[in-house]
This record gives sequence, C-alpha cells and structure tokens, in this order.
Amino acid sequence: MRFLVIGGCGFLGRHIVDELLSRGFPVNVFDIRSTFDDGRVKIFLGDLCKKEDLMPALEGVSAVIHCATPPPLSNNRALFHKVNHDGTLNIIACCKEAGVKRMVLTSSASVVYEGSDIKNGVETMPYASKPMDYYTETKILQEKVVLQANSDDFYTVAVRPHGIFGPRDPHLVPTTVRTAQAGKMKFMIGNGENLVDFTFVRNVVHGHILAAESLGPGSKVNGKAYHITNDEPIYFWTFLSKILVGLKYDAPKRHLPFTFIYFLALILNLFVFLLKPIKDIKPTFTPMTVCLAGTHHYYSSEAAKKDMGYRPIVSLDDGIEETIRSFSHLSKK
Ligand SMILES: NC(=O)c1ccc[n+]([C@@H]2O[C@H](COP(=O)([O-])OP(=O)(O)OC[C@H]3O[C@@H](n4cnc5c(N)ncnc54)[C@H](O)[C@@H]3O)[C@@H](O)[C@H]2O)c1
Ligand SMILES: CC(C)CCC[C@@H](C)[C@H]1CC[C@H]2C3=C(CC[C@]12C)[C@@]1(C)CC[C@H](O)[C@@H](C(=O)O)[C@@H]1CC3
Repeated sequence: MRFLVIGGCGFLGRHIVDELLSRGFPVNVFDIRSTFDDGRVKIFLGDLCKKEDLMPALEGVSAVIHCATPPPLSNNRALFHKVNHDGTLNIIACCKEAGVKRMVLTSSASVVYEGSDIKNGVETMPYASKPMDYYTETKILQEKVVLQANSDDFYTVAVRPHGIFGPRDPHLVPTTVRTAQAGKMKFMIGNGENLVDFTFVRNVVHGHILAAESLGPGSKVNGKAYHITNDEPIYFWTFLSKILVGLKYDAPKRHLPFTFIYFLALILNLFVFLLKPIKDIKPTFTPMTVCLAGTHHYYSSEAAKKDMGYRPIVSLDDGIEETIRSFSHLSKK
C-alpha cells in the first residue's frame, strides 16, 4: 500500500513518513515546502488547494494521510478557510478521481472545545458551536467534510490527537521557551490543578497508521472520528514545568487568577483585531491559549482501543525525556 502524506514536511507529517518507511511502506510526500531529503521518498512540492499540483502526487497511491494545516497559532482566518476547508474538499475530489481508497485526516480533539472544562471527553460530544479561534473553526469544517465523504468506495476516518509534543515540535516547546526567555513564564494561570492531555508524537503516528490499516469494506472505523492520546492526563503546568526545568529554565511558582487573565486576553484580542489593518500581531496569550492553560481538557481514547486496538507505545515520562533531549539547543545558557 503506497501512502501519500499531505503535510509530510511538517512536525507530525515527518514523523509519520519516518514510521511508514521503517515499516516498509512506499511513501510519497506532498507539501508546500521541503524540509528534508530522503532518497526513499518522492517529495511533491505544491499547494494542496490546487488540483494540478496534487494529482501527480496521487499516482499509484492507495491511502492518503492529510496532516497539513497553516500554523495553528497564526490566526489568519482566510488562509485557514482556504487550506483547511476548500483545500480539503480539493483533496477529496482529487482522491476520488485518482482512485485512492483510504483517507486519514488529522483532526484535533479541540473540535469540541469551547473554553470550558472537558473531562474524559468522548467523540460523540457535539462540535463546538462557538469555536474559540479560526483554526478550530476550520478544523471542525474540515472534519465534517472528510467524514461526510466516506462511502463504499472511499473510506475516510478522522484522528483527533491532543497537545502533540516531541522532537521537532515547532509550536509547543519553542513557544514555551520563548515565553520563558521573555520573562513571561513566572506565573501559572489558575490554580495549576487542571488536567490535560499531552500526546507524544510517536503515539499519534501509531494511531494514524492503525486507522489507515483499519479502513476498508464494512469496517467499524469508516466515517468516524477517534481520540488518540497518551491516556495519561497531567496537570497542564506540571507538564510545562517538566519541559522548562529540563531545559534549565525556572518553573512558574506563583498563581494568577484564571478569570483575570482571561479578561486581559479578551481585551488584548480586541486590540489585535482593531490593529489588524495596520499591524498583524500574533500574541501568545489569546483567549484560546489562556483557556487551554487554565481548564481541564482531556479525552477518552477507549473507542480507538476498542475499534482499532490502539495503545500508547511511548509513556508520557519517556516522551518528555526524549523531547527535552531533542531540544537541548534551546536550553538556558
Ligand atoms: N501540533 C499539535 O499539537 C496538534 C494537535 C492536534 C492536531 N494537530 C493537527 O496535526 C496536523 C499537523 O500539525 P503539525 O503540528 O505537524 O503542523 P506543522 O505546521 O508542523 O505541519 C503542517 C504542514 O502542512 C504544510 N502545509 C500548510 N499549508 C499547505 C498547503 N496549502 N499545501 C501543502 N502543504 C501545506 C506545511 O508546510 C507544514 O509542513 C494538523 O492537521 C494539525 O491541525 C496538531
Ligand atoms: C504561554 C502559556 C500560556 C502557554 C505556552 C504553551 C502554548 C504555546 C501551548 C500549550 C498548549 C498548546 C496547544 C496548542 C498550541 C500550543 C499550545 C497552546 C494547540 C492549540 C495546537 C493545535 C492543536 O489542534 C490543539 C489540540 O487540540 O491538540 C493544541 C492544544 C494545545
């Protein structure tokens, strides 16, 4: 079975490519940029929104894993809609024309998150009626169109990871370190007792490949969404503190009231919106990131265990240790 990994030059995508190759699968990669060179992989460069770019990459492909997205913290509504919604519709149409049989979408557990506590959330929870940011808004649209495309000759499934971390993560660890270097990591938001899922990247990869292998005629996974987590919810600030201390930065010790910081983030968000025509500011402290830092949000992966035999293959502590080692270049000097 030849795979095409759309977004294969990204953080998750590259790990998926590496694992597929190690399991002996032939792999194509499609991405708008190239970040690596491997003789075993043909990298097709292009825009997933363009049929003429995508079709050559689909030749001889049986299964597509779509894990491309604009950067989740970029806040560019038009780009998110163009890539995550319109682009995904293009991928579906191209897959059907090329005779691809299976599609795995990398969705996100956040498609049901509206800023309030979610404890052991299940996949049957409704989509967020008021998504907290444009990224989440378009991840909902994206998952809907992929699952609606499921049919007797084109099997689709959505994998919903949460808080992916690991080597080459471009979002979580670098942003955390930058925030600490800017002296803005002295306080925890809230009481520090909010449990969340952080998922080591190789567990997410494992879930994707299991999902791809599980698709097929009459399969119970066809047309469904599945949470893939480490199955070890951890206090949000304990996780960040482990990363910070591992990289020789001080862990936050004092607390700021969640409601106060959320109110400040709302005001900052209004200023960002008003200033947008003049200057495109991308604050770290947004209503979404503040809620993620101050509320419970962890999800049940029981459905994935039951329907596709998923189990995390790397423990949280081992994943944190490997991540810290891989980011030693970001250690405090
Ligand atoms: N990082 C997380 O914590 C997390 C959690 C849950 C779900 N996800 C989902 O996982 C997937 C991968 O996320 P990531 O963290 O690896 O992101 P990433 O930014 O590292 O990778 C995304 C890739 O998509 C590519 N891309 C963007 N626009 C494109 C276009 N128009 N045409 C072709 N390629 C394009 C980028 O070049 C990049 O290589 C995304 O779908 C994201 O929504 C991420
Ligand atoms: C300054 C602090 C308040 C926070 C510093 C760390 C944050 C930058 C990360 C902590 C949790 C991360 C996270 C995401 C992005 C980076 C953080 C906010 C996602 C929103 C990325 C996109 C995914 O789809 C979301 C998911 O559902 O997994 C992530 C949720 C966690």
